[in-house]
Amino acid sequence: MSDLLTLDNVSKRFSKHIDLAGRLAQKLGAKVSAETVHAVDGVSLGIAAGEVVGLVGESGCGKSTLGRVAAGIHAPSDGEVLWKGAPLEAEAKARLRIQMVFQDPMSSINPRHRIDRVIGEAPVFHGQISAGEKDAFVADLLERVGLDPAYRQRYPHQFSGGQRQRIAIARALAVRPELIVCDEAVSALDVSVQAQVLNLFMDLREEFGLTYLFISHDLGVVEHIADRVVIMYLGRVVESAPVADLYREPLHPYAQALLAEVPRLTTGKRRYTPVKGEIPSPLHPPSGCHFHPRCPLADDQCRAERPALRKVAAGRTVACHKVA
Ligand SMILES: Nc1ncnc2c1ncn2[C@@H]1O[C@H](COP(=O)(O)OP(=O)(O)OP(=O)(O)O)[C@@H](O)[C@H]1O
Repeated sequence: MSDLLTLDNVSKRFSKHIDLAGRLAQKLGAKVSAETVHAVDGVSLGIAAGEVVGLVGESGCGKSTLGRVAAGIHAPSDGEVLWKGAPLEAEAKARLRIQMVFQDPMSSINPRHRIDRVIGEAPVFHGQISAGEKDAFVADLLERVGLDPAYRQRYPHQFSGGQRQRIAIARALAVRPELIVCDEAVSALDVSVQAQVLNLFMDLREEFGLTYLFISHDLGVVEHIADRVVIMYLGRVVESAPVADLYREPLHPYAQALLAEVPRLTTGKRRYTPVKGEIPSPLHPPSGCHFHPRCPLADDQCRAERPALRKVAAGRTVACHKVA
């Protein structure tokens, strides 16, 4: 199966501007330089057409940044993003084929626009439908995401959180995407609403032949929706595996720790137990394997050498010196 989207050795760095204390120190003669945040560090990842890839890891590990690079919102600092084998940045049309759905729909929906404009504006702008077709088009999309088409003259604040997320999904669908990057798309919703929206994502996958990159800190949610799970730690992929294999037998020590206590969607338990110890700063990532300061198996090799992401079984890759 050839990839719809390929990330080839992609890195994304941000320069952290010198803060007030730093500027003061500079004035007093100290040497202070702008620091670099290594948000994504050499990630290679292919997403096949029709696949649902779950991207998980603790807060700050670079999931959102990777999602934005995949969607063409951030240009990578290094490496390449390919859409059907061609560079994404050169393909304006391809960028429309990748849409994002965020955690908080209100941050991406203009609160002063009625729903028919929120959903119908982009496809008219891009010439995908005529202005005359807009009304019927929006009504149809609202129905497909489980909302009453009669609501299309309402404003975003007149809807519940779950309904607003359905509106955000309809807006993403309006420009006929092939890949949707969902960034914590159900994290802010109550558990019962979360299950409904997850089911909607799965129904739409069938109906529109969609592919998803599904970013979540919640392994319970990912287990429910993904075919394959990619685990990130401090900007790097540490393990990638089919969902059933990973949950049955995680191989990377970080994956094992993360999965030790997974909150299950069905229990309604929202607690998430992070791995012991702090995630180190992406300003000063540890040498060798980024996980070594928290890893029970770490030795000198782990402190010195970055482990390559290796194939260990069909569909399974792990970046760990200790995994045979
Ligand atoms: N625009 C930016 N400018 C500077 N630093 C950034 C920017 N965006 C992200 N970062 C930094 O990059 C690192 C990775 O952030 P990112 O949001 O991708 O992680 P995440 O895993 O999605 O975490 P969360 O779930 O908390 O959003 C963090 O240290 C973050 O502070």
